[in-house]
Amino acid sequence: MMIARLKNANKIYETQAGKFTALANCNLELYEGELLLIIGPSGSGKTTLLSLLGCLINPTEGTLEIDGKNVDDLPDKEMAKVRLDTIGFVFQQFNLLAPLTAAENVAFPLKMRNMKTAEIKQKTEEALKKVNISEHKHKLPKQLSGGQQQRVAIARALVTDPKIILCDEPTASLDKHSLEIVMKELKELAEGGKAVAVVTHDPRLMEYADRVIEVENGIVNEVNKQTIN
Ligand SMILES: Nc1ncnc2c1ncn2[C@@H]1O[C@H](COP(=O)(O)OP(=O)(O)OP(=O)(O)O)[C@@H](O)[C@H]1O
Repeated sequence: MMIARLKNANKIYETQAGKFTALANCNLELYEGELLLIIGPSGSGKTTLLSLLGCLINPTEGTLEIDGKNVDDLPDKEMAKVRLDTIGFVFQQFNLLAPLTAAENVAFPLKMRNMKTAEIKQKTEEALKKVNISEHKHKLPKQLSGGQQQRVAIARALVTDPKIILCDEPTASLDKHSLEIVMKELKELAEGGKAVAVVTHDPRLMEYADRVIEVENGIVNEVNKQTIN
């Protein structure tokens, strides 16, 4: 099922040098059950595209639909609610809170929602288990490898059961072995019904993708995977 759609979307940044079109006339659909890879050179507009899909910024023109609803014209507060309810984020640098254990990091988004302690515990355990990191749950981030930290970050992104998981260079800080584990986890989440979108420079991620799009100078094009592999 389609979960997000950008229609004729432009993103224009106002800079001191004038207007800059970071994304031009973008049409993109994101579906549940797929892992979408977003590739393209540095500065081409990939993060801008991910930020639009993540309801972090609004398109300057055009529309953004999330889960069947137009969200581009919502007030900030309501946009934030859509983001909290629908979207999980995973970043290159993991962004775990250093003084908290793995389990406490994963529980954090649920605590922010004032969920009951027993429910928090149960959902946290489930999320840790899903990415096979339960045995490390009492460790602090600095006691974990990069790959393990990224799996904790994925558990934190999925503990609220979002329909969309957006990842910005999730494997950039990882060695080959951890990259494979993290991409397998993300692929499994997609197979389980999540819509997973991953921005990357790394051609090794291509094999995990159901669909690949390329952003170049703010223009989005679908890529035929066969011609690249
Ligand atoms: N807030 C902003 N204000 C002005 N210009 C911006 C802003 N954010 C991004 N840009 C510009 O928009 C273009 C696209 O940026 P974006 O971060 O989307 O690219 P990217 O493909 O993710 O790059 P990278 O791979 O290097 O992270 C760049 O030229 C960037 O300088």
